[in-house]
Amino acid sequence: MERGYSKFTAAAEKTEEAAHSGRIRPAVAVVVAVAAVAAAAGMWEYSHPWHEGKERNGRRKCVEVGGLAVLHRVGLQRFRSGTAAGARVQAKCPQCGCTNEMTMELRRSMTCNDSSLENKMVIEQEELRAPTAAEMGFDKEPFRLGSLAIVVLGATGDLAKKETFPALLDLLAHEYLPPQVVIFGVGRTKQDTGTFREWLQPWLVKSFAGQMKRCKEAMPNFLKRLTYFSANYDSQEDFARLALTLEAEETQMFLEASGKAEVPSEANRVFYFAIPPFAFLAAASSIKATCLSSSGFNRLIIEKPFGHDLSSAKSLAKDLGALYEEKHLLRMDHFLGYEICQNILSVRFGNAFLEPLMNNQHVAAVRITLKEDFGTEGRGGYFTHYGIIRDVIQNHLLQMLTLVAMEKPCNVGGDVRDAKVAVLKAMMDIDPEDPAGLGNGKPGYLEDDSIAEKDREKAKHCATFAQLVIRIDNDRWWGVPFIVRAGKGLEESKCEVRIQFKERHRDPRLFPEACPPRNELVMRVSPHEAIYLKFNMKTPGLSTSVTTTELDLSYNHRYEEVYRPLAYTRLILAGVRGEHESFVRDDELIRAWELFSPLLEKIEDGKKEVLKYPFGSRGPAEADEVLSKFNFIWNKTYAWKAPMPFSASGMDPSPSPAPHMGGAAPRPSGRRKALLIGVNYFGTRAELRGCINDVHNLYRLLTETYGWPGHCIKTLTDDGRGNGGMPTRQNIGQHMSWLSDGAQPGDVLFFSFSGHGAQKEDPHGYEEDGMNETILPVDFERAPCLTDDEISDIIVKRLPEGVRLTGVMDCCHSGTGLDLPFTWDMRRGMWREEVNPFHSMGDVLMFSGCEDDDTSSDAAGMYAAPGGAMTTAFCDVLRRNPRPIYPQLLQLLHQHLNRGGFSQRPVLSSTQQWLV
Ligand SMILES: NC(=O)C1=CN([C@@H]2O[C@H](COP(=O)(O)OP(=O)(O)OC[C@H]3O[C@@H](n4cnc5c(N)ncnc54)[C@H](OP(=O)(O)O)[C@@H]3O)[C@@H](O)[C@H]2O)C=CC1
Ligand SMILES: O=C1O[C@H](COP(=O)(O)O)[C@@H](O)[C@H](O)[C@H]1O
Repeated sequence: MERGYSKFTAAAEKTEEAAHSGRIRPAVAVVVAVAAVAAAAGMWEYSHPWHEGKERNGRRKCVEVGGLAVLHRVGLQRFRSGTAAGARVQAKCPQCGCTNEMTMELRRSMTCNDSSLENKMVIEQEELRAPTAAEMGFDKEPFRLGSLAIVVLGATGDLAKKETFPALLDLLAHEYLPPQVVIFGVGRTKQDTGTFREWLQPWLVKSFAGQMKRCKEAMPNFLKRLTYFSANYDSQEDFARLALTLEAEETQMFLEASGKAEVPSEANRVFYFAIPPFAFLAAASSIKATCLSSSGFNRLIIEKPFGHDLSSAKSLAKDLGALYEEKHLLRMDHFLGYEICQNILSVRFGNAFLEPLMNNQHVAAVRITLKEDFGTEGRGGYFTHYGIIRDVIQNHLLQMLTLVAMEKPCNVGGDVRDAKVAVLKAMMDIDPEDPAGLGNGKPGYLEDDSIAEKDREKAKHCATFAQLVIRIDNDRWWGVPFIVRAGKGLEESKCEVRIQFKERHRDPRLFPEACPPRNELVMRVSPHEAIYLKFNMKTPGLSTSVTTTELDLSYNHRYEEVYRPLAYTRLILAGVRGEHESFVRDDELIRAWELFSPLLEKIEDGKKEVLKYPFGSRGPAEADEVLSKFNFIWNKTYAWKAPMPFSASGMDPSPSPAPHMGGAAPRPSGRRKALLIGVNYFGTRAELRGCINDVHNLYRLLTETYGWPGHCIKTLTDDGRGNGGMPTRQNIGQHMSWLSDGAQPGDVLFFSFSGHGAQKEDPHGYEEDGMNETILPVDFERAPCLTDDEISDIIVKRLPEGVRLTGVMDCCHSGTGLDLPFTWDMRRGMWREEVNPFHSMGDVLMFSGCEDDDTSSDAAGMYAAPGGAMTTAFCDVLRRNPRPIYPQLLQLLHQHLNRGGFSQRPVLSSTQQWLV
């Protein structure tokens, strides 16, 4: 049987008509993300694919003009670019000189004033517009006038490479840091600056920060001012040497940047502590003794954990307090830097309708959640001594709670932190007897190799999940439970604040069936930043019954074009500017420890049972069961779905220059995610038989042949049995986002779609054959199909350098189904670049079932169970030979399909020209 759809827009009747006229083509679309295979590397292991440092611009049609990405297309009248809707775009004709300026809309097209010259146009495309330092009003602040040094201690560590240095690059790229800034990485490791720069470079650009291009351009400037300095944190001699080097670099950079001959009158220094907490005091003492600037300001940004319990926190505060005044210390809680957390006070106090509802008259319960779908993963050693309460509840979630519950700052003296401390003081000690849940993921945490043998017993009392209740003893909140819940190894990742309002009394005339469900105001921190209100209304249409929906402010929809800095970028800038309100004050911290101490002691004495929960579940079932005791009603009939970003629902990005990449391969992170989609279109005229089997087949391949844990694989199948739900357009889009969300260098991803593939006209003319490739969701008769541009937007383009995604597309017209720029030419043994290539940073490879103008087959009868010819071949070949190199794999697929009598020719495409 064939799997295919020549025009997804065809209604069912047209489908039949088309089938009779022979226009329907078979298709099975399977996109599989498999780790790259270099000659000797394992199929799922990481290895760097490209020629080091070699740019592969090939025949790209892009040039750089005035620092802006300029797309020069010849032979086309219409243009679309990846610029977000709402952004300003300039189109300039190089021949007649006319310039058209317009605001990007979903469908953008421009023509030259002189129609005879319409084939020679240039689009200048801007990245997200970020305000300048002057527009933000901080261009004349002290840190921009004198010299500025930012010294990162623990420069070789995980936090520094993943967050601190990328944030500093982002700040420099936006010119928020002044041109005279110097950046020092300090660590005990002995190495020179060149080696350090080379190691750090692959970590620096975070493509999902939305400012990839700008950051890449700023990279040479960043690296130029980055120095590595080797020092022991407790050695005053080392820090005295550091002081001398700092002074020399600061002066030199200041003179160079200002073009003046005088040395700066003020030297400002920020020391960022990305070191383990036991090294804090030694480092702080060494800095104090030798390294402080005698002019300008000195600031220390310190990362959590701030102590281990009340007494250690007090003694750390006392010891640090003996060295530095509070105004020098900035305790960072990175959740305070999240856009939504920054917005809580504006939403609460800026909306006249909301503030009067924020009290025990109207609010039934508040729940604050941080769920993570990964485990302790190599941090088991640390976790045994900290546990989930110390790791995220006592700090991150409590900080969010204080913002939700505090009074307006002006009512308590003006400083936000005074208001936070006031509400913290009104919180009652957490009752260790409360029937809250504590849990320990299994298998998972207890099997973590990084737990020392001696700690194995202790680990049994260490919670990786906790749900507890905080009560506030003041007029506003008395009686309202604040349920705080966090866990690792759960069924999903998300962070949110959910304010549940009390229901109104039921009016039987208006609502004869039942009282409408409770309203909820949800502030979704991640993923898919949003603020939405669960809202009851009449079901649209003839029905008069009540349905629950939402008023949804999803940031990706509404503010896609707005530069929203990542949490670390925002907080480091705040720290450099000395904005203390975004940091945690010592009295907040001490009160936070006081609140949790009784509960922590009880857990550690083994007096509180730590329940087991399966990895990938919602946590211990008991935690859900007790919710109703806390007056929280879980409305299971309704779930909010994040809308797809515009860029994934109508925009079409421009071809882009090949990125310049190189450097060492990232260390494998051990993180894997797979998304397998199979649609049989049951009960429709387009019904197929083998797509769900394809999902099972690939699932077994991943878990059995390559040892992937089942919990990192999501399946969407239209028999309703997949763990991710039905493969509707909306759900497919959301799961694609899940796949690429938060991908970090060293991650390995796998994505598959098995169902109908089709083509539709490319309105922008980028495709060589004039057609976009599409895949059909199960609801294809109501919802649009997903185009290759959309899939590329959601998955491919969001991946940073060093993330491996391998795909197999086993469907009609699937050859360029992910729009990757390079295709392997088997005959010539070389890569061929697309005419209008769409380059991106991630390492994406895709095996397609056939060429764009060809079909793929549903191999019913050929194998024991129906399945896609391509998927079946793919799994068979890899089971026999799990470590082929890619072109070899392609060859084997050809042979396998040939032997099976299939004429389809599989295609290998890629974002990079892999070494073969
Ligand atoms: N990683 C993260 O995402 C987050 C981390 N944090 C906190 O930030 C701090 C740093 O975290 P992270 O980067 O993960 O930690 P790492 O374990 O990666 O350590 C950071 C650096 O500190 C140095 N170091 C390690 N052990 C010692 C030691 N025994 N004595 C002195 N120096 C040592 C090492 O550099 P060298 O050997 O070169 O000196 C290392 O590269 C910690 O306090 C952590 O709790 C907070 C939030 C998130
Ligand atoms: O501080 C920590 O936070 C992270 C969660 O923060 P996110 O910004 O990555 O969502 C948590 O995973 C980690 O265990 C904890 O130490």
